[in-house]
Amino acid sequence: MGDSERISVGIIGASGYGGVQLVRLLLDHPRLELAYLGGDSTAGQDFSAQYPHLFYAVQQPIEAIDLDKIAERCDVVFLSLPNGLALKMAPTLLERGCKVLDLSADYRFSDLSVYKQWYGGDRTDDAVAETAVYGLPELYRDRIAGANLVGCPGCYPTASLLALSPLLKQGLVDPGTAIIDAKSGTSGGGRVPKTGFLLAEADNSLGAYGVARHRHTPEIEQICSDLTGHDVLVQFTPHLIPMVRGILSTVYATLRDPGLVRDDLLTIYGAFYRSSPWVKLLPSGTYPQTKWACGTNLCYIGIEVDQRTGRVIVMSAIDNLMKGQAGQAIQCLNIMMGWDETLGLPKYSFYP
Ligand SMILES: NC(=O)C1=CN([C@@H]2O[C@H](COP(=O)(O)OP(=O)(O)OC[C@H]3O[C@@H](n4cnc5c(N)ncnc54)[C@H](OP(=O)(O)O)[C@@H]3O)[C@@H](O)[C@H]2O)C=CC1
Ligand SMILES: CC(=O)N[C@@H](CCC(=O)OP(=O)(O)O)C(=O)O
Repeated sequence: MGDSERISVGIIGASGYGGVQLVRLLLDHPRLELAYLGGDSTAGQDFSAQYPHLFYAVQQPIEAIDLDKIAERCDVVFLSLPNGLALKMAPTLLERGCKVLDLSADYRFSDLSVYKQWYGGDRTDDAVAETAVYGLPELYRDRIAGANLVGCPGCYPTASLLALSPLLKQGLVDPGTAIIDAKSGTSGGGRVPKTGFLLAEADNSLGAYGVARHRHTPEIEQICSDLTGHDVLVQFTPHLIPMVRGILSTVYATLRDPGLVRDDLLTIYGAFYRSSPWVKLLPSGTYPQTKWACGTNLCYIGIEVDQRTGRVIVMSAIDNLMKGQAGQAIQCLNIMMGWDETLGLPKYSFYP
């Protein structure tokens, strides 16, 4: 492929929040071309009927899903659908020669019995699922480079794992002491209307949900176990916060060496993320804010040590629709195609 040649990309689930972010990113990407938009209840409508502000940039209809037609038109397909649908589409698309990036949970689990336990349903695609790579580039860049199927991480796992991984990989904390307290904006719930996400319900309110049973817990544990080489359990509590975009994840864990200070950890994290352009380690004493990551593919990380309790506190902030979803999927595709992983992705927030 020539250096300026573009590859054809399809998005199934184009009308959703992930879908429109992917469209936005594709429009500005120098090597990608939008070849297909697919959907269910919006099939037959123009994309601009869903997102009128993009009328001047996208004059394409959302089409009913016909996998043969999609594979004929597209080299790469993003699946941005509710859980349980990608597993019915990815095998055919892969068989027809497409690369597939799934934004749902269907291809995130190396052990499908864990998927079935937390998400339900039956799986007949074990052989395909075995080829899937977990799409967190900061941990699995090499594997992503050789993958045809990527299971992109959930938004909470992305923020939490980027905060936690250096501690676990370097054996700096007892993994069983890890507690993750995370807060998400309402766009994390998707575009499908739900009462709890109405402005009148979510505004002026902050509360936990899914306590001790959120589906992102086993996903985080899977990667923590992979990093440490043994089974890890973590305590994860998500909260809904009255803003639209962003996740702040605060991770607490007990240091094995109570003599470690903040600057030691900053040095260790700096080395761990040396080759990771989308992770920005904040200077000593600075802690991340979600608005800094808004609209960008960045993850900001801040670190503190409480010498009194012997705990390290790591805070990470991402945009759930970008590094937590569509941006990360494009980052993975850049890596799969052998391009620079920053290609076409925004890095400056529009907030002051
Ligand atoms: N929102 C977030 O912050 C994050 C979400 N994710 C995951 O990404 C995926 C997409 O999420 P999100 O964009 O928020 O979801 P949305 O609810 O905003 O969009 C869902 C999309 O799926 C389509 N769809 C629903 N049912 C079908 C069907 N039977 N056949 C074809 N298309 C269908 C809808 O199409 P139509 O409108 O035409 O019916 C819509 O385009 C989910 O798996 C989610 O868990 C992952 C990380 C972060
Ligand atoms: C605020 C909110 O509701 N957030 C969603 C997380 C979105 C996400 O990443 O979900 P998947 O793992 O299914 O892709 C939730 O808690 O379920």
